[in-house]
Amino acid sequence: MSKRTLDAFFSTASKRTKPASSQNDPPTAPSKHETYPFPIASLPANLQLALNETPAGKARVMNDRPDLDCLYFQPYIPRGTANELFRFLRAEIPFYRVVYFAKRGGVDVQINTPRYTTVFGVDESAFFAEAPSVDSENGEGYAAATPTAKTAKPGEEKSTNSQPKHSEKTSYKSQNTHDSEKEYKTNNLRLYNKKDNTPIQPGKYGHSPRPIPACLHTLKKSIEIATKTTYNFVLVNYYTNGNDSIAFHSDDERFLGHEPSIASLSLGAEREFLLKHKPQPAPWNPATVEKTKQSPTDMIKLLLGSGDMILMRGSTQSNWLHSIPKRKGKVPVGGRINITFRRAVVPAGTDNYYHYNVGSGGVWRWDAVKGEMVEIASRKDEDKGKG
Ligand SMILES: O=C(O)CCC(=O)C(=O)O
Ligand SMILES: [Fe+2]
Repeated sequence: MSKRTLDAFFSTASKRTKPASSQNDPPTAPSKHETYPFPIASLPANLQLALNETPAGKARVMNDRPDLDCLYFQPYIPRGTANELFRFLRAEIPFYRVVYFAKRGGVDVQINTPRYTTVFGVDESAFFAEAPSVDSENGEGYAAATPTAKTAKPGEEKSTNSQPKHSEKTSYKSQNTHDSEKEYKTNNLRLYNKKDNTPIQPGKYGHSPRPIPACLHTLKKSIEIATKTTYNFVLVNYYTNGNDSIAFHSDDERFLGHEPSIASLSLGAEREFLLKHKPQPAPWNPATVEKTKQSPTDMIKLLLGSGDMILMRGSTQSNWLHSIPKRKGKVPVGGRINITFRRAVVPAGTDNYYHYNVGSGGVWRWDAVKGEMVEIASRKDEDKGKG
């Protein structure tokens, strides 16, 4: 990448005005939910506090190549904090090694995803809210679910009246309306249709959507402020070593809507991130080539270190491909986590993300003693057509 590109533009991403947590907040409880294979710890107080210092550096605008529009935070999270966050998330989050079949030249081919993945969230057509509970005084209407209120048990069949209603007695909090981390709890969250607030029916989704656990929710909030964008999906990749990778692709599916903004955070080992323009017929616009002294086919190579973040936005996804290539060499490459924050607008997005990032195989978890991922359980039969 040229010096000109590197120095081209700077934007002053302002630091947050409202802290994500204060020093006096008690450590929050682990996030639990019927769709999680195990409770997921919340961020330790020191990491929550450190997130108040984000973004750690100014974002650089990368838009001097045709159709490219990215913000590059180098870093978004200070390196030391980012490494601690890497170790925390690797230890606390359930991962999957997804195998799926795809047509290649008309033939079904088995694809082994070359990295661990996991995903949380639901598309815009639905939302998570605390399960409503029956008002004990008159037996009708619904009260806001609180930790002490009587709430429907997870998985309990809905009664005839179990829809949240728009009345004074009805109050339920959408996952996105919590304004303090202390209030953010996944335990009693259930899924509703945005259109009419009715509970999601079994079969709407091929795989039960999972609420974003508190630790990733905190991170999401921080990144939403910095990027002035809201997200409803958090996808996590874990690259064990230089052998794990992601092939050239673009995140331009229709379920993300027009010109999606995707924030991509790197934690742990440094890896190369390659960007190349989608194939386009020559001759290229001579004016553009003259301006940039680069042909649109020239590759951009960024070294993403721990804490760095790229926001890909505007026309980027529809025109550029990106990848993390395998890294060979004598020096072993350590583990790396990548977290992307996205916004899916229709159920097809939810189905796609759970299919390719959770799938149906076993659950993997980091084993600190062995220093490797271990398969902790073949999946409990949690997902056959449940909402
Ligand atoms: O690991 C990365 O930096 C990129 C991940 C990515 O492109 C994706 O998950 O779509
Ligand atoms: Fe991607």
